[in-house]
Amino acid sequence: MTARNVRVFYGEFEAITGVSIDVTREDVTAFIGPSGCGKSTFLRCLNRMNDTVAGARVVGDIQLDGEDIYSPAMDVVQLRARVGMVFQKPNPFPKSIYENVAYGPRIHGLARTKADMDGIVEQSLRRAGLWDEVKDRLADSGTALSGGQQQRLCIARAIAVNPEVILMDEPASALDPIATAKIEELIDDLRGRYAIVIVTHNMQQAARVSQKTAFFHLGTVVEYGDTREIFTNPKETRTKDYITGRYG
Ligand SMILES: Nc1ncnc2c1ncn2[C@@H]1O[C@H](COP(=O)(O)OP(=O)(O)OP(=O)(O)O)[C@@H](O)[C@H]1O
Repeated sequence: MTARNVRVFYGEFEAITGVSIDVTREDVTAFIGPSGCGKSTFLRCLNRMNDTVAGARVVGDIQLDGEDIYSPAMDVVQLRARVGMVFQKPNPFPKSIYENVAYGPRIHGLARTKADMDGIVEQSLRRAGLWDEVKDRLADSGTALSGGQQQRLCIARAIAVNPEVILMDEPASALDPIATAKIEELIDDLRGRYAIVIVTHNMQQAARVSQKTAFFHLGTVVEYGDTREIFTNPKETRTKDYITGRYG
């Protein structure tokens, strides 16, 4: 996925002032930066979630496999399956674990038979590292799971519709350290299969899970490159000040 010269306006206010970035399957990309710098706003451009935000306007070019995602020809429902999203607070549907995962494949017509659907549900839960914990209680409500399990269920739900990209907006910030570690391990397991972008306030987390990092500040990307370089040898003073805790 490539983004070029992306700008986002909320009314008159320009929240993103020209961001260009590539995200690939090979690397997990982390977006870091102080509160209000535009990480979530930019993330939401990548699957047109800003379309649902009143007053938001996106300018620039964002392509998925060479297709302009803002083209009138783009089917937004399809796009959001191809570019899935996981939010800060786990948000399973108030339905069974099975239904949470089966819902997307059903509306996208991905399963012809019950056996197909069972296969998709199992594979998605396995990839999300949740299968062993829930296989004997697929009919229980998704909302009855622990927070960490709910977040992995949301990841399984995103996986179930064969996404190319998964966007994660602070996916572990509402979780305890053990559940957080599981999500981080999972992100690493999923790398290579899906392009993953994670917004995080936790710099240790960015350093642990990502290979590429973009440091956002005041609506722009100050520095973007290999995570190791950004954390050990940042080129920009503003990046250095942020990662050494001088502000933010
Ligand atoms: N719906 C909105 N309407 C108007 N302004 C908004 C809206 N959403 C965000 N903004 C503004 O856009 C800027 C970027 O916000 P955004 O939430 O993208 O930052 P962020 O880096 O994700 O912050 P945080 O880390 O606190 O979540 C901020 O100045 C914010 O106040």
